[in-house]
Amino acid sequence: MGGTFDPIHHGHLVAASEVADRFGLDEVVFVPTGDPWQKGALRVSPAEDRYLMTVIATASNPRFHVSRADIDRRGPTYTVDTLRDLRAQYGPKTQLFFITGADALEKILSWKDTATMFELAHFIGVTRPGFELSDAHLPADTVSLVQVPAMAISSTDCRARVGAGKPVWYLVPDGVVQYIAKRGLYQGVISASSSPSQR
Ligand SMILES: Nc1ncnc2c1ncn2[C@@H]1O[C@H](COP(=O)(O)OP(=O)(O)OP(=O)(O)O)[C@@H](O)[C@H]1O
Ligand SMILES: O=C(O)c1ccc[n+]([C@@H]2O[C@H](COP(=O)([O-])O)[C@@H](O)[C@H]2O)c1
Repeated sequence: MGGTFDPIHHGHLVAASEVADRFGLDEVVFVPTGDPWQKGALRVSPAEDRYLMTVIATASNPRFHVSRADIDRRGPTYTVDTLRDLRAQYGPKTQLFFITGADALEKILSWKDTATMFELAHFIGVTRPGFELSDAHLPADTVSLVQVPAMAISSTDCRARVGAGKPVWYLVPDGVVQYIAKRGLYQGVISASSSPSQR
């Protein structure tokens, strides 16, 4: 499962756990992005912070692992490169799946070299509150659609909550709450949800 994970939250973790169960996966590899080029001008936290939060969030699950592949590769992060790296690491006999939420799946044809990407892994699109899960725009047999428990959580909202001094307990794992505080992440984040009228 790839993601910016700024920060990782329980929506990511529930989706990964559910897909691992449904597909009988041996491992789920969380791959924090290096340079998430489609996030545009959005300010993204340092890769090491996002990597460490992902390690903290997944540490208690023996099937969950974290890869540095994307943060150690220079330049914009393309999933086709992520999958090539994982294929090289795990060998030709390992079947690769790539988990994406409904919002990411909607835009997947804008990603780099999708034809090769779809050859390297089978994609699993998961439901996400507020988005429609569909594979109508995708080539046949490239993606499976899976319903996961609805978690109306986004990293954007978590950052805004921290910026507004609101709690993120139970939206992100406890260790991630503490890491955010220790590193002072998201302190300057201002959004509509931090305006006094919405507190
Ligand atoms: N609550 C959720 N339920 C299901 N899938 C999710 C959820 N949140 C994120 N995802 C999926 O996890 C992957 C990584 O997401 P990402 O790290 O960008 O989190 P995000 O919450 O969408 O972040 P942001 O709000 O900063 O855009 C994407 O495929 C995304 O669709
Ligand atoms: O390959 C691409 O061109 C591409 C474009 C946008 C996003 N992705 C990947 O999609 C995953 C989710 O990305 P994001 O930006 O929603 O956190 C993450 O692994 C990204 O590297 C990949």
